[in-house]
Amino acid sequence: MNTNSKIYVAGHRGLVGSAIVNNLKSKGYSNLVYRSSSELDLRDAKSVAAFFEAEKPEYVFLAAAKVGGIVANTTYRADFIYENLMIQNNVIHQAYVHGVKKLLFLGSTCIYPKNCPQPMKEEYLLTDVLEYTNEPYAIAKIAGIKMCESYNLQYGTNFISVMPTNLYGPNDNFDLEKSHVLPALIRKMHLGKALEQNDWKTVRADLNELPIEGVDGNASEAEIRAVLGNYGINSSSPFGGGQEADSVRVEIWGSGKPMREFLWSEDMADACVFIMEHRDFTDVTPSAVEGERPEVRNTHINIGTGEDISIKDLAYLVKQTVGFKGELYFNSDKPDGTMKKLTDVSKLKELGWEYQVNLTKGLKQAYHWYLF
Ligand SMILES: NC(=O)C1=CN([C@@H]2O[C@H](COP(=O)(O)OP(=O)(O)OC[C@H]3O[C@@H](n4cnc5c(N)ncnc54)[C@H](OP(=O)(O)O)[C@@H]3O)[C@@H](O)[C@H]2O)C=CC1
Ligand SMILES: C[C@H]1O[C@H](OP(=O)(O)OP(=O)(O)OC[C@H]2O[C@@H](n3cnc4c(=O)[nH]c(N)nc43)[C@H](O)[C@@H]2O)[C@@H](O)[C@@H](O)C1=O
Repeated sequence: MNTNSKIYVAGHRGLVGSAIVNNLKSKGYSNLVYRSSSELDLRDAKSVAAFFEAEKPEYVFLAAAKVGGIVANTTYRADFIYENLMIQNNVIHQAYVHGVKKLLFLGSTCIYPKNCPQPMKEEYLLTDVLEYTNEPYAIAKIAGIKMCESYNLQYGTNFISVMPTNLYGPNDNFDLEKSHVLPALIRKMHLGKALEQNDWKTVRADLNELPIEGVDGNASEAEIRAVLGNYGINSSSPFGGGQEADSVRVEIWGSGKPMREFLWSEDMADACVFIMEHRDFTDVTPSAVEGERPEVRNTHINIGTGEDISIKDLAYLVKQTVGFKGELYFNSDKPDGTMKKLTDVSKLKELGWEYQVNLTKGLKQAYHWYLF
């Protein structure tokens, strides 16, 4: 890529896409093209073909996808498999048709088996069954990896797949049902702290920014307490409206025992641009040992920190960062999902890339972004 190359960032308003745009701009890339989903629905094959014909991008970052946390994945299973397959099929195929020089496809570490040996190396793909909560999404992502690999093998394209761990940062999704754990916990404890302090101005501002179940900041205190209670932010006012809550409890889904690895989205974006600049996928050569599973070579690269933390410890770290003083309780009726999915990042390190922002710092930055 040179600084004048025409680069299409699909999903530029999202958590990762927005960070990729900022990273590219900071490195002097100035010929960027993007469309929001309302301008270009990537599920629509004809529109995607017309877009590639008109714009003829040379490089593509495919960061557009249907994305969500554990409950969204398991509830909207059909949407997750359908939308992701459609988006990636259309973009990857048109990138081939229009001679895109390089494409970067974003998968996820949920492509690895539920009980994968740890840390998870790239070659563990397709060695066992998947975690049920996000199986449709994971299968769509595996199809994307195999599509890139197959186009590279058959048509000589240079399509790269990367498998990021759990991400967080600016422009994250803070919806209390559909989001991932880290933004969900930030928002729950932020609201819990405001209720604790009887700070209704903060509670109302938060709900005006992102209403919950149609309830915004204009609702009554009783209505707001009831809706927040449905989302695991439980408070009661002993003397009716206007009084400080006697105690506030915030619900953490599952047992707290699952381990997760978190990467700051701007580090993720930096890794994506670094890989685009330094790595080619034109040497995909599966081994041909008769009767054996072909060695998975160069189909994808893990992106992560190589360090994880339990959800329980994460919850207490968020509590400390936000300054919430109330109680946390663990609700085992909610799913745990995969118990551990730590990436092996040796390949990425060999390429010469390492993350910069650790979780403690990243959490402070994420909360700061959320506040302002
Ligand atoms: N967040 C995470 O923890 C992880 C994310 N990933 C992967 O990283 C990538 C980016 O995820 P993330 O940034 O978190 O997701 P976001 O939900 O923040 O952003 C997704 C973007 O995709 C766009 N999009 C969705 N559907 C369509 C559509 N039909 N047509 C056009 N655009 C569409 C949206 O555009 P618009 O805003 O215009 O509607 C949105 O900006 C995804 O592939 C995801 O699977 C992988 C591992 C972890
Ligand atoms: C990126 C990744 O993201 C998803 O997988 P996940 O890691 O399981 O997702 P998650 O962030 O939602 O949960 C992580 C853990 O945290 C626990 N947890 C506690 N309390 C809350 C909570 O309030 N919200 C959420 N969402 N989770 C909570 C939750 O029960 C689970 O044990 C898939 O999309 C998958 O396909 C994928 O790729």
